[in-house]
Amino acid sequence: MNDLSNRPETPDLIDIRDVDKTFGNGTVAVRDMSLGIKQGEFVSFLGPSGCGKSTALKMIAGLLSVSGGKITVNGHPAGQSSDGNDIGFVFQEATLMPWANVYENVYLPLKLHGLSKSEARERVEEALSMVGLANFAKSYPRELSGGMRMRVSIARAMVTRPKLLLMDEPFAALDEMTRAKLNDEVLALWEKHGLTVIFVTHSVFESVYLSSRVVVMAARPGRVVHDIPLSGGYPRNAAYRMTTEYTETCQRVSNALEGTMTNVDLNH
Ligand SMILES: Nc1ncnc2c1ncn2[C@@H]1O[C@H](COP(=O)(O)OP(=O)(O)OP(=O)(O)O)[C@@H](O)[C@H]1O
Repeated sequence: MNDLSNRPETPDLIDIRDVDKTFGNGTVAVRDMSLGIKQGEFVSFLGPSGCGKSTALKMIAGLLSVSGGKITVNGHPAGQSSDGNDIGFVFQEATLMPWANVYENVYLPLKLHGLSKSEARERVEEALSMVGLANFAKSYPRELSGGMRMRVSIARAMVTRPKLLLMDEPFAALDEMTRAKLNDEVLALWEKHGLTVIFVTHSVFESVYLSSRVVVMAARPGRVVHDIPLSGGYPRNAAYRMTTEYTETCQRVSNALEGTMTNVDLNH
């Protein structure tokens, strides 16, 4: 697994400090969120619908502004990285261009950075190999299964060789077996490339299987209520799902999540 043993000494890669987000219609999506995330962590944001998970992720990516507080990524204000390639983002939907083949979809971020097709070829091929789609470069999205489309989406996020991968419920629409397989593939990418991953999910099982740390959020207003380190069990594989450690951890995280349902402030 990524080396987290030096966590206390190293500075945070992501520093979320006293962050609030209120939308124009008055909805308080996130209140007073403070969190430090170190290089190499695999952090899940887990919580009920509407607790601000996606909003928090988009603020880290700089896709949404904060209303108060501050987020820095690698020392730069969110969205103002010195190198725009530092972050890869994977959405719940694969959001591929239907008229373009797999190769062209994965090439897009590099094209937007001004790389010609020949300059980009090595990286596109590398990203396609990472997700096992080297032989599908010429296929169109309509010819692929949901799991394969999501792999293309992951390849497109990885093609810029980011250090930080942000994933917003990427596997929620997939069947259980495909989801489990993609969970393993994301863990393998994380370990092989020393990534830092923030993964938004509703699923206790998914968060416990993947993460070195689960941040449990509650709604109304959206906020962090538990921060649970889970560094055991790596490298995790199907056998880990059968261990007592895994089932006990799922129970513990599930209890924390359940607590968020009874702890709702109806004034927000
Ligand atoms: N653009 C927006 N304008 C107004 N309100 C918004 C906007 N985006 C999100 N919200 C509200 O902010 C709150 C948090 O939304 P967010 O999507 O971050 O939650 P979430 O935890 O990711 O939910 P889910 O798990 O259902 O995706 C919700 O009440 C949502 O309705």
